[in-house]
Amino acid sequence: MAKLLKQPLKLALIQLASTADKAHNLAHARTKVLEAARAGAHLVVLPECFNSPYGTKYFAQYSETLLPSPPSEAQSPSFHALSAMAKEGGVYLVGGSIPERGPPSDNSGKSLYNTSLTFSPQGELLATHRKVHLFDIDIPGKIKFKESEVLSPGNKITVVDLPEYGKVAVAICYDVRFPELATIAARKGAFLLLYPGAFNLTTGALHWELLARARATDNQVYVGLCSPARDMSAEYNAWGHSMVVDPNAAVLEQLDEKEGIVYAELKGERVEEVRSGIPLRDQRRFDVYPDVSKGGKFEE
Ligand SMILES: NC(=O)CC(=O)C(=O)O
Repeated sequence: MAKLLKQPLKLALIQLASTADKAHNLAHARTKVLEAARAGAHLVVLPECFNSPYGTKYFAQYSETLLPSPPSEAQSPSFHALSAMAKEGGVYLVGGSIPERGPPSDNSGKSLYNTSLTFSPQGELLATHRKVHLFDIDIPGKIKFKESEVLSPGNKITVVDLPEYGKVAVAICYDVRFPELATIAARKGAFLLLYPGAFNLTTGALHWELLARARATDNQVYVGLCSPARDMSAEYNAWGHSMVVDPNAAVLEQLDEKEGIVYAELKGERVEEVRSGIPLRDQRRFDVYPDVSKGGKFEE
């Protein structure tokens, strides 16, 4: 059987300290991406909303137009900055996420998205993922957040082929709570699930590590969660704790809440070892439930 991960890959998750100043955030992201590249990373990841504050009232103000692709520098300074950093560092770059302005995906008329762009080491756009599951929660006395007040959801699962390594799935934050998305991506051949994400002090403490380890356990793949650093002067306080989990759900590296970079060496042999020890891949019962990765539907 061909290896899912063809050669070892050094992953870097940048837990960036962002401000309300987009130009500063882009310059700071460049510094950290180049630091990770110098440290030998092949694939570098930035956090959700890495160049803006995270909050529904900020999305419109910070939004950029990505279509038609490629956008002009005036339409999307972030697209050009990310492409340039990937090229300068010679790394694959999952550019966290940015607020995007585009045509509505549904009849809500809402024209903003929470969007992640992935670039090749040559600076070419490889993939675009619009957050599929919008973060709408209300935990009384703790946190209320409703992305759907202003955002439209994306409508696809994103699996990116990195030719020298293999396939990587990219989704955003709240998407991690939906196991179907992860399982479909893994069954389409992803060896790594990446989630730029900004959990908060309530849900981060409850579920951040649990979900990373759950998605790894379900699918026997590596999982990377990349958060912004925590800023207690901001309205939304990110959990931090960016982490990489191995295919057997062991936490390989985890940060605290401060700015930093998590590095991990991912190996194809580890995926194979875990999958042959507990061979879920050969034990699925598609006679009992459908293979959702092949569009199977449940019939009573
Ligand atoms: N910010 C998110 O999209 C998700 C989150 O914080 C959570 O699921 O908890």
